[in-house]
Amino acid sequence: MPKPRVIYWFRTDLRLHDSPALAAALALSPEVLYPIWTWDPHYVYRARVGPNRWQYLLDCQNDLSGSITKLNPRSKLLVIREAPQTLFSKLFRAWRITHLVFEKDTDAYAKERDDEVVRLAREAGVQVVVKTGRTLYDPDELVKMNNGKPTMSISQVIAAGKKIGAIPRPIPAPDWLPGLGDTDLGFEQEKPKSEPDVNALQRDGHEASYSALAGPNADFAVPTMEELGLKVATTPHRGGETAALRALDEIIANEEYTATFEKPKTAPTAFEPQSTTLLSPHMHFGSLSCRLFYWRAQDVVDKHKGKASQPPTSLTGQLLFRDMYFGAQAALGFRFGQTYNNPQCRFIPWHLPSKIDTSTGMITGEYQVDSAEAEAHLRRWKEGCTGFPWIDALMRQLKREGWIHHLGRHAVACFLTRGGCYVDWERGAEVFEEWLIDHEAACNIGNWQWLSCTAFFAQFYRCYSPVAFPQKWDKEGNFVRKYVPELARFDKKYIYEPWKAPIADQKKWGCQIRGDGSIMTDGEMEVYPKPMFEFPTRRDICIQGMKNAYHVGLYGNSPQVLDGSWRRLFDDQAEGPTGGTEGPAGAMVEHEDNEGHGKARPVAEGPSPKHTKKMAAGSEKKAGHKREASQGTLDGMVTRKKKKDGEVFPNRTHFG
Ligand SMILES: Cc1cc2nc3c(=O)[nH]c(=O)nc-3n(C[C@H](O)[C@H](O)[C@H](O)COP(=O)(O)OP(=O)(O)OC[C@H]3O[C@@H](n4cnc5c(N)ncnc54)[C@H](O)[C@@H]3O)c2cc1C
Repeated sequence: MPKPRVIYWFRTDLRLHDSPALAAALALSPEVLYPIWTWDPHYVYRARVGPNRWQYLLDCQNDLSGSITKLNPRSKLLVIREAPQTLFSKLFRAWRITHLVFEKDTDAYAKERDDEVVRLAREAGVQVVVKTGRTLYDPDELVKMNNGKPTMSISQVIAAGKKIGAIPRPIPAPDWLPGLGDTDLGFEQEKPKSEPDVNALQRDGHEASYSALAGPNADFAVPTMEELGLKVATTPHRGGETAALRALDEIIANEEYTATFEKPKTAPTAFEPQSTTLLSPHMHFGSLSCRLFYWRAQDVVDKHKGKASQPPTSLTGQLLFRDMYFGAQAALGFRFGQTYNNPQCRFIPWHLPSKIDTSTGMITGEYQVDSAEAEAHLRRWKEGCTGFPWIDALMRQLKREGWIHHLGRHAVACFLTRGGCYVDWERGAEVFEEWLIDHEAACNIGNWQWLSCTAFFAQFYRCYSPVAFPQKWDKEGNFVRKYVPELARFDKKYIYEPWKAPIADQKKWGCQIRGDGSIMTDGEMEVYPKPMFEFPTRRDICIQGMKNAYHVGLYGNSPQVLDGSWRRLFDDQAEGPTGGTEGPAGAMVEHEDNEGHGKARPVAEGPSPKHTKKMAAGSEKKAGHKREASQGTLDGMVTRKKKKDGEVFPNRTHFG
């Protein structure tokens, strides 16, 4: 009986330690093992990825390749530059492959891709082995044990997890790997279409990702940033399994920190070192196993003499949150990443809503500019020039370094959505997708929904003040001084509200507070913008808008959202792009508790006559004005666009 010839397909698991899939590949006792990475054009052109995350990926790949070679000098990571969907059939034939092994990926795009690859393998008579290893629990199992429903709370995860059984202990890295077989390819490369290319802005050089199947030197090497035409990475955080294991060792060595970690007590203003583990990018790329992290932390807790912290605030609790979002995504697929047609996501008439391709029910990646002011707010938020130093410091840290503390993410997400700008959470999630080095579709989307109070969390009246909140952690304003250096010399009294500083002091401290962020210097003097709005006023407007939206009680899959008739249910006095009452009539819904404590009544239960009357009266009063304002709005929100070649371009995915 000839021995198996195996392709091990690295994707979400750039490590050798605790890899159930790699262990399964080795259990086949293969004659040859090809460790490969397919350079998938989906991530090159369709998912938003900034230079920092690219750099992190290349770090992980280089480290992994080196580790493979250490175990077998006749092996390394083979990077092959073609879409997996077109590559595999040719590869199976060229290398006479009998088995394909990979770690399970439940991301929406990955599921579709893997279904296609499995189909190709079957056609070629290749056996496929898939193992879970990316999360503590298999997300599909979690959903199954949660009665087939998305996991929307940590208690659901804990209850479903109990039914699945104990989280497996990590397994050691192999001490040997089989060598490569013949690596001749002997087939043509199918070059992918680069358009639409959402990452054009990330490059300042010539992009040569698909110059040749095995790269420019025909050696399957990991590409360089230059070769990919990418701008230089600015993050100080570097990737790779070696660095991940070292970082975990350092954390675990601090028994007190590990055993008593309580997330809400960690300072979002801490830097060098940060107050949490900063292991998230390693978790994203799979350069660190989540089970290794979980069990090493749990073992410390178990033997800790004093009072140890517990989930959900403990370190292991953080990992359960991660699983929660994976469980939600696994159940909902692409719908999880958007409001439209998402049964779990509340509909709020945010500014700058996504355009929808109604033929697929998916967001297109473009959005409707319903308000020039909101568009300016989004731009200033993204560029870190809102005039609120705390928000700007965080956004500049995010852009430059690709990572910010969880509560910092809370602050900027709340500010952009329900606690300041009333801009669609999908806009914020896109910026995070582009800039985070730990961007994980499930976690990013889920947390944006949490912070915008559209799912997972509903206490919309609890907003983060850009002044009082950071003061609690950092009275001196050291975090702001680092990331907004033009304010470095300001007295701590004004560090979070520099617009209140007397002009003479502003001059003395070398920075004038004026303008909208478009001017950065004036002669010798630096210029920092005035706040783009009065925060308390905006907060009150937002809370009123949220109250109204909760009262109306629509979800992403409500008929009125799907057909655009939701506009008739909203009053222009509340915040939001009501955009008029045009559109077909739809049923109205009532809400049990307009303070956000209770649950909205499902659309299917129908309207309360009293409420319907009240809402209808409100709509009628404003109808003339809305109708005028609405022309084009309806088209903007719901556009009909033909699917190109049957291809669907989801605009948010997980990278690698
Ligand atoms: C708006 C917003 C967007 C976010 N986007 C992402 C994202 O794209 N990718 C991502 O990994 N996390 C995301 N998070 C969650 C969280 O902020 C980060 O996981 C965390 O800050 C990473 O830092 P750390 O490794 O030091 O975390 P630690 O506090 O040390 O936690 C340990 C690990 O637990 C996991 N974890 C912790 N908190 C969460 C959480 N709330 N949700 C999911 N997993 C968690 C991470 O894997 C993390 O590495 C987001 C949070 C918000 C509010």
